[in-house]
Amino acid sequence: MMATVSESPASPPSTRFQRGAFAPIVLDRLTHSYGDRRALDDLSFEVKAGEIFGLLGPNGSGKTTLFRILSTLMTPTGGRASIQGFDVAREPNKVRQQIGIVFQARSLDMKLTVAENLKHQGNLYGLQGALLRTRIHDVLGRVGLLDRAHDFAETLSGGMQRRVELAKGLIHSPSILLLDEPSTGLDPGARRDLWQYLETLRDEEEVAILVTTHLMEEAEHCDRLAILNDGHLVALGSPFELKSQIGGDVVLFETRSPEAAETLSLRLAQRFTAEAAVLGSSVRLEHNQGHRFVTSVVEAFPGMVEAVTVSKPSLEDVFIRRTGHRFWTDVAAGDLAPVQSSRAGKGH
Ligand SMILES: Nc1ncnc2c1ncn2[C@@H]1O[C@H](COP(=O)(O)OP(=O)(O)OP(=O)(O)O)[C@@H](O)[C@H]1O
Repeated sequence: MMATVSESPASPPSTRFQRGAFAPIVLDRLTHSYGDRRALDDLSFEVKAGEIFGLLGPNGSGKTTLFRILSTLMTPTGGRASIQGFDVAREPNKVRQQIGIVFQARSLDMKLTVAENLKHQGNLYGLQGALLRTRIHDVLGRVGLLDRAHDFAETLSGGMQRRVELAKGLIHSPSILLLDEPSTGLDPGARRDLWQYLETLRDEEEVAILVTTHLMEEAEHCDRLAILNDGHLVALGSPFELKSQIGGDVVLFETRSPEAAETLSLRLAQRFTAEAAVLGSSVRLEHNQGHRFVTSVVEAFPGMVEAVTVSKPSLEDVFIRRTGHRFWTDVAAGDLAPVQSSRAGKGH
């Protein structure tokens, strides 16, 4: 069962593509197919100025496809997307002036200095002379690397190189920054620093920042999220809003085997009217008093439960609720029992 997205649709398509007081990024029924394979299916949402917006999805959910369309590297096969009111397919040059892009793959020339890398990038955007020197100084200051300006890129740590990539994306003062999996290859400290820079950019310059990620902890930093699964938008909202829609506790019973999990799920339905999902050898359900419910279950079915986890809802729980399967799984959704949105353990 595919749940509908939680936010109401944005303003009507006919008015949205005019420039001016419109959201920096607008998707309007955006669709993309590679031959018969539909990678993006009818996506509509907006990214606002001064927000960090996350595109969260597992492998193959369509993040890169969407990133490439917004970066003007690819034309969508259906629907539209606009950046500051410019259509990404029809006005790619104008779109490129508006966006800074940080790709997942390294783009620095390791045999050039940090400043030289930025100078080349600035030249691509028509920046030269004193203005370019000022911009290089500003962006390096912003990412905390002014003292490394004349070092060769190859002598920087991985985290520092990533910051130079970010500085490259910012050199032409874009109002929109697109980052593809920005934390790839960063240790936790460098990851924290990167997010601090992004938050400063958002707060001080009102830059709209779109980040693709498959990391739940990264998604937690975003102001709002679009959760993608198999090219579909399955949830839209702030991490807090999305998790609040679950409410209560999430209970996970570990059993010995997938068969034992099926049996436990059936018994929970019979004895407690609890609607649970079987996820491999685990049984997952939502309950407003998780700890008390766990005690009742363990007493009712001795020996069936190997381990229990009771937790507050996470973004993974949001994903499971909306798709019927885990975020990381090799098992197709149809192979798993559906996750119902109704609360488990009614009347207990
Ligand atoms: N060039 C291509 N030709 C055919 N199919 C493609 C192509 N690129 C992507 N796809 C398919 O489109 C779907 C979405 O892929 P996409 O790369 O956008 O996902 P993703 O969310 O970025 O995944 P990942 O996290 O693994 O990078 C997948 O089913 C993928 O196999």
